[in-house]
Amino acid sequence: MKDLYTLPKAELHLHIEGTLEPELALELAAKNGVELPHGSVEELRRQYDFEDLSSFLDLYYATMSVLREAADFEALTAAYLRRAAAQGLRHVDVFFDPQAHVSRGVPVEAVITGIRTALDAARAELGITSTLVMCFLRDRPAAEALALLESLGDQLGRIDGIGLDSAEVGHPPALFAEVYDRARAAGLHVVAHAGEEAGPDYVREALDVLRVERVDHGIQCLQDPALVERLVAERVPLTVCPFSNVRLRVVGELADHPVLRMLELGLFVSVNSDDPAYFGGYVGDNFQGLRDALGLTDEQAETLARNSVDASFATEERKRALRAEIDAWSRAR
Ligand code: HPA
Ligand SMILES: [Zn+2]
Repeated sequence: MKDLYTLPKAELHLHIEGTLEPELALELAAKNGVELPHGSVEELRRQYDFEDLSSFLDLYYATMSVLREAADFEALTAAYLRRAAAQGLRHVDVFFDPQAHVSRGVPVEAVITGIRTALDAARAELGITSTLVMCFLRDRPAAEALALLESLGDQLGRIDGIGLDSAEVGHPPALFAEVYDRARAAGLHVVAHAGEEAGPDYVREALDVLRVERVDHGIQCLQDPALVERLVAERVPLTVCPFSNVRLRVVGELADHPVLRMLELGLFVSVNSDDPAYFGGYVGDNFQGLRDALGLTDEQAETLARNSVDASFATEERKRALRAEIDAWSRAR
């Protein structure tokens, strides 16, 4: 068995605000004079016992209130990249939630500048390439998402794609049809969370109405064999997040996780960490967890890594280089 932490991999489903570890949260709270409801690292970590997506989101939005200026977003992103580099990460398509910051008076430019500064530095310092994907909160009005997109001005050129996240049930993809039409017209990549807590209809709607290039989570497609058949035939990437699914009680325990079954069905799945500070580990930890719980083989791990590269928004040249790195890992004994 090979070391899964050295397997070169890409991460396609990573919320940068979900990488905020309690230590940094408390440090930024003190610096910025923000009061958190939980005053110590231990107390904060004790809150990480979630009932469902919505109980997680409450803590996620409350804790990110410590992020106030560009330097905070840069420190957050730099800390994630250092951790992920040690887990074999070679490329990442980073999600961020601008509405959760703009609504607190933090300008979107500060958010984008902070994240991008760290991403650009990591290219040279850690050999990690990246793109930036701006996610809209689906439990807020679509008009607000549209207004934000239209108001970006110069900042539009600093993002590579859009996504859709936050509380899923009751907020179907089709509500955001116009936002996605505009984003596609502007040449942006388009992805959306669908089929995490809500069912196969949301996955279909994301494909048919939003015309997404990838589906984030998507695991509820398994309820619908015809949808699975379509996802296989159209080779739609699904960015699966095993630790997240267990912590948010979408799946009972890791040993019950369907990701290897999905691979066997021919689905184009990758493994991702979603919100690693909250869900018990980073992308390499998710791979290792699947080995411990489900006996993930070297060959399956390699397929998941190849899928992550193939489905990423990296340039074709970068994808070729990363495939060669995976080939080398595969040949090494
Ligand atoms: O897993 C998630 N689902 C929906 N919204 C989110 N925002 C951060 N993580 C998530
Ligand atoms: Zn997510």
